[in-house]
Amino acid sequence: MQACMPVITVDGPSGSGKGTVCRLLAEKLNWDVLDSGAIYRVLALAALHHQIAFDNEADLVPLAANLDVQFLVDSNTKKTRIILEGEDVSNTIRNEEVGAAASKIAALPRVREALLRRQRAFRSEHGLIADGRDMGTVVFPDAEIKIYLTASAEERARRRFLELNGKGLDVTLNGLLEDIKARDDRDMNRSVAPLVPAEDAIVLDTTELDAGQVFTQVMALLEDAVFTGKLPKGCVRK
Ligand SMILES: Nc1ncnc2c1ncn2[C@@H]1O[C@H](COP(=O)(O)OP(=O)(O)O)[C@@H](O)[C@H]1O
Ligand SMILES: Nc1ccn([C@H]2C[C@H](O)[C@@H](COP(=O)(O)OP(=O)(O)O)O2)c(=O)n1
Repeated sequence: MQACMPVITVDGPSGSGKGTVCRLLAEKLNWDVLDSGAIYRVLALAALHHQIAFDNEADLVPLAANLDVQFLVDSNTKKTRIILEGEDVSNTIRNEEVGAAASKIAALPRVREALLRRQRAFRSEHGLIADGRDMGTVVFPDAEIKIYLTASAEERARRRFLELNGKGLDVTLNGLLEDIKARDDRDMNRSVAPLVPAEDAIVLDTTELDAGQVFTQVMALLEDAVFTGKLPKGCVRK
C-alpha cells in the first residue's frame, strides 16, 4: 500500500492565527508541524550573530544552506525547543525585531531557494501541518488541503499587543500596528514567493472569530475533505 504523506498548508500574515490553529490541529490529529517562519527567524538570528547584513545575499546563502539548527520536540509536552549552534533560541527568535529581520532576509530569492529542501524534508508519513507564507504556493504545491488565514491589521496588532503585553514586554498598539503593516508590505510585495493565497486555498477571515471558532471551522473543512475523498480517510488519525 502506498504510504500516506498528507500535507495541510496554513499560510497568512502575521497575527492571523496560523501558529495557534496549527498547534491545535497537530494535537487533535497527532501530525507533525513545520513552523517555517521559525527557520527564517533562526536564520535572521544567525546573521546577527555572524554580523552578516540582512541584504548580503552572497553571505546569507551559505549560512542558510549550512544552518546548524535542530527542532527538538518533547514527546510528552509536544513543545518544540529550537537549538541554533548549540544554544536554545526558542524564546529569542520570537521578538518583533527578529520577525522584521526574518522578513527582510526572506525577500532574497537565493536564500529562499537554499531553505526549500530543508522545509520539504519535514514531510512525513505521520502527516504534516505546514505554517508559513508560501507553504501552499511554493513549498507544498501538491498539498491535500490549503488554508489561508487572514484578519484586519488592527485586529492582528491587537492580538500581538495582548500577547506581548501579557509577557511584560514594553510595546504599544500603534507601534505594533506599524510593524505589522511594514511586514505585510514586504511579505506581500517581494518578487519571489510573495504572501498570496494559493489558487486552490480556502480563505478564512478570522477578524471576528476566536481561536476555538477558527479551529472548529478548519476541522469541518477537513471532515468535508475526507467525505469528498480529497483527504484519504486513513490519513486522518484521531
Ligand atoms: N482567532 C483568534 N482570535 C483572537 N486571538 C487569537 C486568535 N488566533 C490566535 N490568537 C492569538 O493571537 C496571537 C497571534 O496568533 P498566532 O497563532 O501566533 O498568529 P500567527 O502564527 O499567524 O502569527 C497569539 O497571542 C494568539 O494566542
Ligand atoms: N514560509 C515563510 C515563513 C516566514 N517567512 C518570513 C516572513 C515573515 O514576516 C517572517 C517571520 O515569519 P513568522 O511566521 O514567524 O511570523 P509570524 O508568527 O506570522 O509573525 O519570516 C517567509 O517569508 N516565508
